[in-house]
Amino acid sequence: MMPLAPAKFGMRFFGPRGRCPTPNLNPSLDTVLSVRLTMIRGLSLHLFGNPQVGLDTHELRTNRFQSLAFTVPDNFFINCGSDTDVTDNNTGRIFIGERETEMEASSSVGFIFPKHGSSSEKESNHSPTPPLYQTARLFHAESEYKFRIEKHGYHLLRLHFFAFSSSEGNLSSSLFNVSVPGFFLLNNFNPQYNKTLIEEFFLSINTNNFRITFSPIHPNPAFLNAIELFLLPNTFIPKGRFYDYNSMVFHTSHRLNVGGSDINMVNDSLWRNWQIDDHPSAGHKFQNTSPIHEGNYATLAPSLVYQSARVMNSSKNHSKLSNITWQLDVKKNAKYLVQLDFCHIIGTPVLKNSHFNVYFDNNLSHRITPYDHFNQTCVPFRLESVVDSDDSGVFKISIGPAQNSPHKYAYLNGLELMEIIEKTSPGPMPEVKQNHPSHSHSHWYCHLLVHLKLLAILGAVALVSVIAVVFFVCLKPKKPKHDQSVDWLPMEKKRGGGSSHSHSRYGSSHGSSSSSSSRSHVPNLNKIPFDELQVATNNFDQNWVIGMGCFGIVYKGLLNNGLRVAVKRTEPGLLQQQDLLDLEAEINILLRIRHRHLVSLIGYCNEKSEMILVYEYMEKGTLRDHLYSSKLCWIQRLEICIGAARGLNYLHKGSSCRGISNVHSHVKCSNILLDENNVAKFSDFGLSRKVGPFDENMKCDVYSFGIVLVEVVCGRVAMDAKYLAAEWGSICKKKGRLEEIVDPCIKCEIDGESLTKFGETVDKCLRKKAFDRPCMGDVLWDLEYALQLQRGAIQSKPHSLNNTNTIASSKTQELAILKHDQLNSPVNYYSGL
Ligand SMILES: Nc1ncnc2c1ncn2[C@@H]1O[C@H](COP(=O)(O)OP(=O)(O)OP(=O)(O)O)[C@@H](O)[C@H]1O
Repeated sequence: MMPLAPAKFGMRFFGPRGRCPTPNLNPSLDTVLSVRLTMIRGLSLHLFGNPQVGLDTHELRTNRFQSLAFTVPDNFFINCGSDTDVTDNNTGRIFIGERETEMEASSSVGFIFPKHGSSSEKESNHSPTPPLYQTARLFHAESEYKFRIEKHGYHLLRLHFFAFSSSEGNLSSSLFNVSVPGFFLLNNFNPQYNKTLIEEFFLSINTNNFRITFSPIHPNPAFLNAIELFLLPNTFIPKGRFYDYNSMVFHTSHRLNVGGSDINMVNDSLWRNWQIDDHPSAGHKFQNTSPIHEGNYATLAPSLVYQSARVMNSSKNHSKLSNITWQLDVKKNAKYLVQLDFCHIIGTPVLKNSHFNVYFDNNLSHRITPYDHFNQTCVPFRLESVVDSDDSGVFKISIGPAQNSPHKYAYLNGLELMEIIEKTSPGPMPEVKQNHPSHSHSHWYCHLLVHLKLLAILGAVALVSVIAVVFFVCLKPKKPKHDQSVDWLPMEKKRGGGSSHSHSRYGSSHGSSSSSSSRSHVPNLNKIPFDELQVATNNFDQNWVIGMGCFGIVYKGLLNNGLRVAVKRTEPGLLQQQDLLDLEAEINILLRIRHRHLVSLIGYCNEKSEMILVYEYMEKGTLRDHLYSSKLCWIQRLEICIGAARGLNYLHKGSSCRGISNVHSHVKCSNILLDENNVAKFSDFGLSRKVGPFDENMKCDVYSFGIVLVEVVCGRVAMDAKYLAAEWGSICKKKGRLEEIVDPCIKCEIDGESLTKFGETVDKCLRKKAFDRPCMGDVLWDLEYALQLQRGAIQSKPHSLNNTNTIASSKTQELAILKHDQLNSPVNYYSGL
């Protein structure tokens, strides 16, 4: 191992104030390792040997990123199978030996190692092995390391394996599983002889007692040489951007310093290794040592990653420009998180309209417009995406020039690929051997038993499934058919009802019962074949048309999995090839956005030079239609406004979502759609309307939303928004005259205070200067308050307000929402960029 150069890259850890764990001498309790706690807490002193470091702050800083500060209460570095501490000369970290000391478990912060495991030492030979890998803990039966976790949150777990030859045999013949609660981290793991394997996992720990379980499958014991477990800074994984991070673990597969050299753990604040990007198909290395403005990206990758890039070779002849492709070995048919790091260091200014493309497995996936992230050089930004590997075992990532970009270029600085391990349903670990090898079971006999058990379980599952299917078929309402007699069509004839359909091959459940809900399941990127859409819309039948917008004609449709959809079709030939490509990139992002108050894009089809978008079907049409024709009570109107405000607020707030416009720019009553429970969802967001600075556009949305609010309270749709706003303004000057323009249908039920609050909200939204307008979060808050006032008034004056229907309808909605939330929690996913 290389010696550490602490002055250059070391990290300083300041222990918590006044915390010095004292050994507890209660012998009746579990024996745990108290000495190590003192050492773990005092890690800073060993790490940096820096005597002026005091124990009076609770921060971790790096020399490079002075602004970075985060607490690290959980910090375990364990030298397994030995009672001796080992100092890693590279990083200065001390891996604590497994010595037993008595300590009160309830007050301890530490770990317990498996008592029935044994330790093993490498037989001496001539090859130099780092001290950390000269000992291992062996597990002859299922065994656990237990950790007492002080602070819940995102942790990094590294398991070190080095299969050596010991007096107990050669560890490379071990075969075992490793799991943590809810996740199988390693299955049928078989470390190679004399090779260091470091398996790295990013996981959320929300329990005070965290366990890592080792389960030998084979007569040979499972083993482990060292453990690292520590809390990550808050900035590390922006929560909720893609998925619910609590329900998955990320297992590092590749980490490349693209266009640069190897970066070892010494130069990384989280002790990660970054490898060079071997053998990309084209491009050249580019280095720039200018300082990087890292901000929140400081811990995501070291500056060295941003200071080098692989850049597309330039050529005056555009037809000679070629993409750069990296081919990475992956597991077949698995899910991966791709993290691409970009930093504009290439010597040209960041130009507004210049962009380039990113392709996954040769499919255009994202358009990268550096200017949209930062309009200056040397500022990093990151693209995250979830992909499915196919059965080739190779995943291709390419970058290349975009046809309609004025400047042809493409670059990449860093690349990380992590396998996504999803939460398992509770059940036994696969093929786990529970007994000591000396017991009489032979290897094949164990396998036979396991297989018999599996067969029994599968048989039972199959039987239950058959019963469930028979039951479902018998009870299910009449199934819609693919003809004009489909029972939910045409919409004018039949609203409501209909069957629910779930978990289609297009991802999550989008049937009528789920259309009021956000999805907990993240859909795949969905291309739907043209033929299927032809069938779904009865060959684009004119009788199935439900509307027409800028994008084209909108049809009702029924996919062959029973899912009801709205199908938007452009005029064939309207879009150029490049428009289609650009649109596709954006669509791939929109496909991942799921929010309870945004209409989900389910899939698309771009065959035959046209683009067809497929959305979840909104049973009750647009808010605009309802303002004209139906009698929504005041509470329903408020709830619709609140739902729409939530959707818009989510778009605005999702500023972490790079790659799509998070301004709606098309806020109007006809873009607020209602599902069968009158839950409002914004539609028509995201598709390439990025003009002008973000904040200004956002405040335009707020203004337009103010107009929607006026329409809602007046019960009419503005032909001319300016005129309506002026009318509102003049009414509001005459205080107390607001009732004059309230929809006569709701006049008798509306509470004065609720109306006043609503009026104030409208006033704020319609302020002339964008700067003076509130953000959508504030608008939402005000509307919720108006709703509370109305509900409060109904409760206190039940007879003076005509509210019978109001309460009933509102309760029904609340119940529906509650039911949905229980089924689909957590509700908000932002799976864009
Ligand atoms: N997901 C959907 N479910 C049910 N009906 C829909 C859906 N999407 C659109 N519609 C219907 O199709 C009509 C046209 O929708 P579209 O979004 O294409 O245009 P628009 O928003 O009304 O107009 P513009 O494109 O000018 O903004 C809507 O007014 C609505 O009646």
